Amino acid sequence: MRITITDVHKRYGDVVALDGPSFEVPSGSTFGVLGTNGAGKTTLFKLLVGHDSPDAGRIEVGGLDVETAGHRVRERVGYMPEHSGFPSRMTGREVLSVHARIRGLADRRERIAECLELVGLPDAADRAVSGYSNGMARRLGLASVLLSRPPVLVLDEPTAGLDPRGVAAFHRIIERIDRDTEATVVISSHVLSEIERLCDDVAILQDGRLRETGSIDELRQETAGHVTVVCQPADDRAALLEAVQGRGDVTDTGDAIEIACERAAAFDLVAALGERRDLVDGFEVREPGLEAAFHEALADDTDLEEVPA
Ligand SMILES: Nc1ncnc2c1ncn2[C@@H]1O[C@H](COP(=O)(O)OP(=O)(O)OP(=O)(O)O)[C@@H](O)[C@H]1O
Repeated sequence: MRITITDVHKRYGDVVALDGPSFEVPSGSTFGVLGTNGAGKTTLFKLLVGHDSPDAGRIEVGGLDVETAGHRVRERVGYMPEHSGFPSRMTGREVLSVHARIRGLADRRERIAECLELVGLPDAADRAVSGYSNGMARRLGLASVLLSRPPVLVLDEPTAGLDPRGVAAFHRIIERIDRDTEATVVISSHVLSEIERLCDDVAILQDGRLRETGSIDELRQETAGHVTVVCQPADDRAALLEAVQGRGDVTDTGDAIEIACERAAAFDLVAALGERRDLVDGFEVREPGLEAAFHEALADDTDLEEVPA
């Protein structure tokens, strides 16, 4: 089910949360909305599921306008907010049972068992939610969203705050949904590697504006001619900085010195560094990925300190 976002504006008092982004989420895709803190991701999702109204612009889900057909849109969209709580004394199964009843599902028991299985919680299903880890609670949240098999899933920073095992488990579930269903899945994150792993397409937001959109492959292609040479300086950092000056876009990250340059120039640079082993302890050549596209998209006016690693 395709989602179309057209010139959407939203302010909260003086704060401009969304400043006219327009893009399309292809039907059946896993789509990443990427942006630094405060970029407008959650605001966009709230408008998308009709929890709030835009000041201007239009959002359509499967051809239905969220403003005029909000009820029908909400039937189609499963929304997992960034923070969701459950009554802590209930068991996971009871929580899902309440959700299933609210949605008027007929084959409740069976569907609840399927969803518990899908999110890897069948063994914990009859334990009180108060004893769930953060990761388990998130997976229960996802199960509750999946119950009615919505054709669109909107997941707001689903892995924020999870430990690496929790993140990996969540990723496997999303990959399974992607493989086994036709659902359109929209995920927000500020973790580049997560979006790169899970998504086909992406929109990059900054300060409420769309900075870039397209398939991840297209974005990678845009930066394909470039690589980054990452050097670990030896004792004399200043001398290394001077030696690489003019050979590309030089950034001192505090840890390493990075030189972004054209692929051909990187060969010369690496050869030159080979001659100056007194200046470098080691180096690697990093191929462009979504990270390069992300930095390029935000390059104009972002405080790089704020760009997540
Ligand atoms: N209810 C609100 N009242 C006032 N300002 C708000 C409200 N909701 C969002 N904002 C502001 O709008 C901007 C966008 O916020 P939003 O939560 O959409 O960003 P985000 O990309 O989801 O950020 P994060 O990654 O930190 O969750 C921020 O400056 C935020 O402070």
